[in-house]
Amino acid sequence: MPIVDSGSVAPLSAAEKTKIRSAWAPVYSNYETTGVDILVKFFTSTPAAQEFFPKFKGLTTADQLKKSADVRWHAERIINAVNDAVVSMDDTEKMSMKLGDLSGKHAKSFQVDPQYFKVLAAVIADTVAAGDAGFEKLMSMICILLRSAY
Ligand code: HEM
Repeated sequence: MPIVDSGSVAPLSAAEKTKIRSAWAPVYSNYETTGVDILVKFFTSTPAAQEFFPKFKGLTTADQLKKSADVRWHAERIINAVNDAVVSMDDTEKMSMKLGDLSGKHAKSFQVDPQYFKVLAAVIADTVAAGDAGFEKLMSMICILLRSAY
């Protein structure tokens, strides 16, 4: 199922949530490595997205990206934002509030082109639970909410 960033998606079933939690747990417990791997994959496959990060200017190879403390710190923040969503799967109002705030920052402060949310979300889904429809649904929810302030 492709990840969408508009419209709405069906609520997650109890079985989907259980599967998401078990796929996410080992990734989150190893978030420093996984987070950097995700960002490196994202930037090397979509260099145009890296242009939105002044801090990452000049980091042109996977090796340079991997070694950057700024990339590590950013990876940690992204992984924690996804973790917040996983933790609040039973409280969608809380999920909407947190991601709504984050959307505002991306739209107004960082001025990021929102077409890339789906692209990063697909890299995350592929890394965490490739082919799992429930995880893709959660990433669609995140993308829809990240676009809400645009
Ligand atoms: C799953 C999608 C994404 C999540 C969960 C996410 C999460 C975050 C978080 C938690 C922050 C820190 C916010 C703060 O400072 O309070 C952030 C900052 C930022 N994000 Fe995202 N983000 C996503 C996608 C993207 C994409 C696709 C781009 C660009 C193409 C992007 C560009 C930025 C930029 C430029 C910043 C500011 C970096 C800085 O501190 O200099 N984000 N993001």
